[in-house]
Amino acid sequence: MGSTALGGAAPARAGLAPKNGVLGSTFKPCGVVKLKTTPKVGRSSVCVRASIASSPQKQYSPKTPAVQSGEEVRIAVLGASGYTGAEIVRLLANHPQFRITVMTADRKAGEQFGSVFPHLITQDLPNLVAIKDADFSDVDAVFCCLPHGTTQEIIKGLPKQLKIVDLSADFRLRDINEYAEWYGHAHRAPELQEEAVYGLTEVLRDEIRNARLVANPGCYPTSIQLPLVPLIKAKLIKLSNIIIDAKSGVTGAGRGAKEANLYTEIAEGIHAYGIKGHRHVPEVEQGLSEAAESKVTISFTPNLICMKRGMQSTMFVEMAPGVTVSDLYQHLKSTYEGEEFVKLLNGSNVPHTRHVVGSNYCFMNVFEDRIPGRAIIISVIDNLVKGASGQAVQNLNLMMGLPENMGLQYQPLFP
Ligand SMILES: NC(=O)C1=CN([C@@H]2O[C@H](COP(=O)(O)OP(=O)(O)OC[C@H]3O[C@@H](n4cnc5c(N)ncnc54)[C@H](OP(=O)(O)O)[C@@H]3O)[C@@H](O)[C@H]2O)C=CC1
Ligand SMILES: CC(=O)N[C@@H](CCC(=O)OP(=O)(O)O)C(=O)O
Repeated sequence: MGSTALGGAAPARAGLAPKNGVLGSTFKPCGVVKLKTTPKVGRSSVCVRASIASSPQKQYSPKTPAVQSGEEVRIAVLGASGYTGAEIVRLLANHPQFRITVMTADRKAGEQFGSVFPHLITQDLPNLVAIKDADFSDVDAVFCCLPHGTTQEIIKGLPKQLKIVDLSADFRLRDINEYAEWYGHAHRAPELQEEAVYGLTEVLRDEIRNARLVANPGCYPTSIQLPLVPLIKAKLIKLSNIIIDAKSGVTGAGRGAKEANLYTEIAEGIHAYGIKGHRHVPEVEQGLSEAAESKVTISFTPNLICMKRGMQSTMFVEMAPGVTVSDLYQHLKSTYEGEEFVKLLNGSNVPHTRHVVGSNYCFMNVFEDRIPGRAIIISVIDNLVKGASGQAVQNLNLMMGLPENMGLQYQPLFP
């Protein structure tokens, strides 16, 4: 009997993954059974699953390997019946060392995952359980894909040895007063807020490697900070008058039914929301201010656009005196040289959301504005991958001492 998230005794559970690393006869998969004989963390043996070809680009050598090559890491996905949870499951289908042993849901607890997400019915997975019934004794790491607010209460109750990547906004803002101001209530786990490391992988890789709890960035903040942080650090752009117009696909709002997200409300059009006060403003300003080592403020307007996945951020900036668009381009190019997931497009190629969908890539480019001294930067990501679950897998790979790109080498789905 294992411990539960909220401290009670865990009842016996159909679908619980076997303890010996091989599927046992009591396991009730929702689809095709795929035997895996990978050893668990802490045991030495060789992984029999196909390993992913190593990247021809940057090799990420971990400082303190937590997991040996081939060892199995047992994963819990909290909120597996939501969009980001399902995306974690899709990505982990090709991960040679992460195996899902626990999946939770709220309204959908008790259902088979393959019934909730038929596109993943071929995966051999445990059933969805309520968090209070989840058994964490057979888990090494958690992807927490729950709504903000709820998340901090749940993570507070999890066993302390678990490594956690939280996809919600609960641990992203370092200042708890700022959190209270933007999220409308006092933080309920301030000690964890202090412990959490912000998970913008390409920028904070070293900190993430040694973290136990990682606050995965929001989708808009990922698409904005990846280009702007290096430019601000290098003092190539002015800190004033940064204007950002961003657009998100509707999966950004989650799977829960909402009138505002009905097909009839969003089809054949686009509209702005969160004007002046979207809660990603403090998150972006926190990252940009750290890069600048002084307070940076932004004008930011998100828009909801009629597409399923994808996000574009268009950033209008003023260059520092004497700086050219070519300087911005060259700096971003050299910053991300060798990075597998962040790419500067060549020449005047315009980043399209449709060219990154399904992948962990961020594509970006820099353009001259008609007004001298100004530049326009465009970045695109898949909000569910680099903007959420892909970056989360990238971060957990680092935390477990594994190659950062493990399980993430999906090419975009086009057309
Ligand atoms: N969608 C995106 O593009 C991005 C989302 N995020 C963040 O990731 C998190 C998950 O987002 P997303 O997957 O889109 O959300 P969804 O609404 O699609 O899924 C939410 C999940 O949480 C479960 N849940 C809801 N309330 C509770 C509760 N009180 N207790 C336990 N479980 C609960 C739901 O279960 P059930 O369905 O069974 O009720 C579902 O599994 C959110 O914090 C979101 O802001 C971050 C970056 C991008
Ligand atoms: C289209 C849409 O509604 N998008 C969400 C952002 C998704 C996201 O990144 O949210 P978190 O910060 O909670 O993780 C929003 O604007 O609130």
